[in-house]
Formats: sequence, C-alpha cells, structure tokens
Amino acid sequence: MIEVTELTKRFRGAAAVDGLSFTVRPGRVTGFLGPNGAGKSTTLRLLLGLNRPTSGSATIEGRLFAGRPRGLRHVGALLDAHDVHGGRTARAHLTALALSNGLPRSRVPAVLEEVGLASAAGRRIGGFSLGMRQRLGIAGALLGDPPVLLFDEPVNGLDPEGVRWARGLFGRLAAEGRTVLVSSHLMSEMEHTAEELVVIGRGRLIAAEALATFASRATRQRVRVRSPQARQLAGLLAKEDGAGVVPPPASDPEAIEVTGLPAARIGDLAAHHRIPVHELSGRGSSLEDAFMELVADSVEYAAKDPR
Ligand SMILES: Nc1ncnc2c1ncn2[C@@H]1O[C@H](COP(=O)(O)OP(=O)(O)OP(=O)(O)O)[C@@H](O)[C@H]1O
Repeated sequence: MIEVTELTKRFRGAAAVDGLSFTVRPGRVTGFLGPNGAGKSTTLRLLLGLNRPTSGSATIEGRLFAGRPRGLRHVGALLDAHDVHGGRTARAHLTALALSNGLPRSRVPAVLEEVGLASAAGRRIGGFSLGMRQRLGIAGALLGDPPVLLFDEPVNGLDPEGVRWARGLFGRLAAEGRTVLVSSHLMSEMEHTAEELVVIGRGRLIAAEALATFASRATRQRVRVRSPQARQLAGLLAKEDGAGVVPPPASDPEAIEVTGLPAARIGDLAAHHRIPVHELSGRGSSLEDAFMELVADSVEYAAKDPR
C-alpha cells in the first residue's frame, strides 16, 4: 500500500506537488494521471526518497522508503528508461543491480525472459530502441519480485504489441496482490489498463476513484436526432424529466442534440406524436474528452485558440 499525505515539494519556491493526499491499494492497477508538468514524476521520486518533501509524507507499506537496504525486494520502479549505462549489456546491467541488492543472479535470465529481451541479453544497451529500454527498465523493476511497483510512463515508445504486453503484465502483477501504480498523461493509455485512478493537476489532487465511477460520472450519452419537424420534437423532448435539448441550429434546421434521455424514449415519443424521425444515433463522449475537461484548468502549456 502507498500512502501520500499532505505532500508538498517546492523547487525554488514553486510548488511541483502541493498538499497532495491519496492512497494506492494492492490488487488493482492504479493509473496516475495528469497533464505534462502536473507533478507525477516528482511524486514518484518523493515516494522513492530520491527527493525530500518540503512537507508532508509519502510512505510505502507504512514506511519511508529512503535508505532501505535491498530496496528492490520492497519496491520496483521504472522512472526513466534512459537512466542506464549505454556501454553495458542488458545482462551486465541487471546483474549489477541484482548483486547490489543481494538478489541471486538467477533472477536476471528470469526477468529478461519475462520482458521479452532474452535474445538481446548480450547486446549493449546503447543500441537499444526506446521500447527495448522500457522493457529493460521493467525488467529491473521486477528483479526483486517486490510487492510494490511504480512505473513512470512505461508504455512510452512501445509498439502496439508492446503496449498490449505491458497492460497484460501490469494486470497480472496486480492480480498477484501487488500494489501497481502506473503514470501517464493520456487517459486512452489508462482506460484499458487501470481499475483505479488518481488524477492530479498543478501538483494537486483532482480525482481519486475507480475508473468505472469516473466513467459513469464524467461521460454523458448524447443522442443525435434528425426530423423534418425538429422544432416541434425539440419542444416535446424539452418537457421530459432530466432532458437537455439543443434545438436545431439555423445551419441545420432538422438536427437536434439530446442528453439525459435514451434513444428508445425519444423514438417512442416521436412515434406517439406521429413525428417522422430520419436519424436517431447515440454517441458517448470519450473518457479522454472527460479527462481533458477535468484537467483543462491545470494544463500548463495548452495551445491557445486562434483569435
Ligand atoms: N529538479 C527540479 N527542479 C526544478 N523544478 C522541477 C524539478 N523537477 C520538477 N520540476 C518542476 O515541477 C513540475 C512538475 O514536474 P513533474 O516532472 O513532476 O511533472 P509530470 O507530471 O511528471 O510531467 P510530465 O508528464 O511532463 O513528465 C514542473 O513544473 C517541473 O518543471
């Protein structure tokens, strides 16, 4: 279990993490989401004791992680896939990590196999693609068979097959009862990976809930209706409980957009009043749209609308 409590980190006065509190439980993959610069990497570094908090605390299994001997047995982390010695082979890199953490050498071929790098074990890391480096970073995180795993943007650079593999791996690690926290700035990466979400923006907590709860709260079903009697139908629909109706615009006098009513109810009402309907189509707003809406105020470098 990971517990972050009133965590704040300032760099030269500017808060990268600002009074952040959340809990990550074992057994489910938790997505750690936020736009660029939201403070995800800083939070992970604070959890690992690589930075000291200005105030508040970040604990893993109830303890501060910093200074734990044989750390890889407790927590596995992939922070930056480039943070490796390019002149070493994958095998030498992992062997050095294993030995410095008191782990048996036999873990090295096991994790190389697990991440699909067995055939590249003897190659120098300097020649690895970003995707291969990510796999190597994941191998390093798995080396100590730890109960807690932290991955910072792990699918960056992986091809579609690699992304699918990584999703399967994270799910399996969580199903084994581990605590798995995976950061990303894209909801589309998380919606097939995570069951729980922690969303931050400008260092502050925006949401912490199950992905399913977020999805049902944040995505609204809209129904598009076309009818030669659109104005009349819009008037009828607007009287329905909970309905939101956008009447036909001048540019398209037959089109109505409805929220809060299922397509079947709209069709039944139109039939009852003998109003012909030429189109009735439901469309959900995507989770990515909902996420963008949620973090809109905390996006640091958003492109401005042209004026
Ligand atoms: N060592 C540092 N010194 C000064 N400022 C820093 C340092 N590390 C991070 N920051 C600042 O803290 C803020 C949060 O950065 P952080 O890398 O944690 O965000 P992030 O959510 O991981 O973003 P990204 O998705 O772009 O990696 C940014 O404004 C960043 O410039």
